[in-house]
Amino acid sequence: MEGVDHLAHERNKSEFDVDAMKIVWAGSPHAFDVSDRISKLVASDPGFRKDNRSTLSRKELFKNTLRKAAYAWKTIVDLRLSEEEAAKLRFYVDEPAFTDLHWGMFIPAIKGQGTEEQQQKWLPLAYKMQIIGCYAQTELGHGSNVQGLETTATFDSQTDEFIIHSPTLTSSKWWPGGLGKVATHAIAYARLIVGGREHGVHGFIVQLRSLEDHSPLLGITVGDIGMKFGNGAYNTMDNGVLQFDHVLDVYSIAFASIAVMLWVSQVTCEGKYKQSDVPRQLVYGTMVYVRQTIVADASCALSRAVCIATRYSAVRRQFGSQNGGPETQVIDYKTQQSRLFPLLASAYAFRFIGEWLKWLYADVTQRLQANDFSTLPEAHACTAGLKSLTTTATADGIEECRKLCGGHGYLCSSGLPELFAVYVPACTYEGDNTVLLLQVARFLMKTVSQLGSRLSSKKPVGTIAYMTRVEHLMQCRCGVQRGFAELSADLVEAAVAHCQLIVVSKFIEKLQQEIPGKGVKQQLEVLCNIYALFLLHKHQGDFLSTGCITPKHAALANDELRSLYSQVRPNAIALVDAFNYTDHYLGSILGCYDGNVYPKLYEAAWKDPLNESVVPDGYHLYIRPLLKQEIRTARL
Ligand SMILES: CCCCCCCC/C=C\CCCCCCCCC/C=C/C(=O)SCCNC(=O)CCNC(=O)[C@H](O)C(C)(C)COP(=O)(O)OP(=O)(O)OC[C@H]1O[C@@H](n2cnc3c(N)ncnc32)[C@H](O)[C@@H]1OP(=O)(O)O
Ligand SMILES: Cc1cc2nc3c(=O)[nH]c(=O)nc-3n(C[C@H](O)[C@H](O)[C@H](O)COP(=O)(O)OP(=O)(O)OC[C@H]3O[C@@H](n4cnc5c(N)ncnc54)[C@H](O)[C@@H]3O)c2cc1C
Repeated sequence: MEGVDHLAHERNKSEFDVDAMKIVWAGSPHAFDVSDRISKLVASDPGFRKDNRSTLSRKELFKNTLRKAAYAWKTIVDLRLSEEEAAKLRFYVDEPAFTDLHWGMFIPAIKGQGTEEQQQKWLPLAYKMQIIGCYAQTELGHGSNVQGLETTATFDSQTDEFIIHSPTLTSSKWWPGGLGKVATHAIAYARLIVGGREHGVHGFIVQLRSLEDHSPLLGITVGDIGMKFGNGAYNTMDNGVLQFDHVLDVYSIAFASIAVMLWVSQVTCEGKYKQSDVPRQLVYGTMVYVRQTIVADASCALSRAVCIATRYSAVRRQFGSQNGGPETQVIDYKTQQSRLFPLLASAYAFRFIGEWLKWLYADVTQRLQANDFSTLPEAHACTAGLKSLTTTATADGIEECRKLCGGHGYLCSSGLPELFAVYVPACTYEGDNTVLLLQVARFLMKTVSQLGSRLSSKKPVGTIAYMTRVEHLMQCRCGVQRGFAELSADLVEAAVAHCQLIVVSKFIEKLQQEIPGKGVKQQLEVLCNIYALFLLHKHQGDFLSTGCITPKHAALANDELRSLYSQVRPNAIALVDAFNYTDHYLGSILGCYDGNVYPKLYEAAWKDPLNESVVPDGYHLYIRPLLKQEIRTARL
């Protein structure tokens, strides 16, 4: 029945202060207030409706996304929302769109790598959305290998122009979000050529379309790359293809010394290339920034799937009826708990590692401004490795949550297929996850000698087991006289182990902080232990081979996991309520707050366009002739 909370009995079991946990999850009382207010604003505005997406054609879907993005911007301007509130609005609008790349990459790239002059020229236009930008780095032939990019930017000091050109088919820019149909400007990455000499890949601000009629400028061929995985999903985004045919980078004429993005290098009007003495990898700075935001996004996506699967697992009953009594809630099966609760623990673990990574990124950015590059290698390894670890675990976790919901998890109305289809490219964009782990492996190879010293420090026992595992995995590999390439598959495993160590140790550190609220810290301790022991169980071969745990320890860890699952069980619904997601944002009948699933599923079915007529289109053309065919064939 509507208005009845079918999960009230579950909520009454909670052993901790859910409102206090909501603050912990949000990060602060202020963050909770912004998040709560904006999520309810979006949920209550019909202009942000999203339950009809799966019935729209690609063109209708895209036009609807443009409408929503424009409506969101109008909402932001009319309500004078702050940048924080605007970002929250984009998050709760929950639809990949060109604004993600404009605000999430184009602007950060100018802020992070542009000169003062470039920032003064471009940021005011971008903040007012008087230009719309994209991040055009990947090409048809190269994505992972940035140094393999083929687009050229040739400086002609005679005419004080940069000429941007796509010399080959494979140099076509390919994938940039927002490029296909919307962006008026791009930060295009090209090989800088000055005086016949090449100076590697740099970013250029290039106008693509007229600000008058949106037509592509002379020498620009641009379009969408076509349908992507899933039906609705990421097809709301115009990932594009772009070719330059000797395009004059008109801004170079007036700003020759600043058309090249980056304060790390300059081309003077006299055509002199000036490389300052900073690491060339700063050209990758935007990718590092986005990778750390992707880790926070992982906790959001995983928590959303876990919220759906947990609530539905409490609603769903199957088998176990005694004397005509109610059947067993599937959340009470140990197999369901052993699949679901590690994902619940991971969602919280990724939330806290995302908080730490945001701090690390801010710290390295501050140091860079003082020309202190000492922590850049660690920041690169951490952002790359944690982006890889959390997105792989989240993509796998969303699929597991779909399976935890049985057949109904496969319905679009569960919200899980769309969530999976939108989320999985995170394992590829901003760096293929394996390629990024290889970067971590390279970092570990260089620092393996320091790993041992970390063991001697006063660390919690759990952390020492994880540290010993990394050291052991590295020494097993590094001790063997074979090249990095030959050992790369093994080194990637060590890289994963290193990243898991970071997540576990930062979760433990989080628990050493003051955490207000009745029972809140105790719940987080249970989740931290689940996360650490689940991984220890999953990788027990590694831990046993280090000798720092015995088979008896491994068995005890497994027993402890079962006990921890029993401790989580009465609190499971409250722990997902703490995410504070509206039904609108969840977009899931299975995950609806009141647990009134069956009537909603039944009602939703009849809204499908296929049910607009009792007899389907095509019956008379195809089915009736089939049914009425000659008797002789019916005997076959
Ligand atoms: C409506 C209104 C709304 C308003 C509000 C809206 C708010 C929205 C806000 C936020 C939303 C955010 C949304 C974001 C959405 C994102 C969607 C996805 C978009 C996707 C974009 C992309 O995919 S962009 C392209 C990404 N591409 C890659 O990641 C390529 C991966 N490859 C590389 O990074 C490099 O090629 C690689 C590192 C693999 C190799 O580089 P190379 O130069 O060859 O270097 P190498 O020889 O390996 O190493 C040399 C040396 O350099 C070190 N190093 C390498 N990289 C870095 C680095 N990044 N930083 C520091 N150091 C680096 C490396 O370790 C080596 O060191 P040494 O060993 O020599 O010491
Ligand atoms: C939805 C989506 C949005 C995107 N948005 C943007 C955008 O806005 N802007 C932009 O510039 N780009 C964007 N991209 C492109 C994205 O950044 C690249 O696809 C990504 O960096 C992976 O590069 P690739 O496609 O070349 O993969 P490849 O490197 O070709 O990967 C193919 C396989 O090769 C393996 N491999 C590659 N190199 C090595 C190696 N050295 N050792 C071992 N294995 C290796 C990989 O692990 C993978 O298994 C987007 C991509 C997607 C899917």
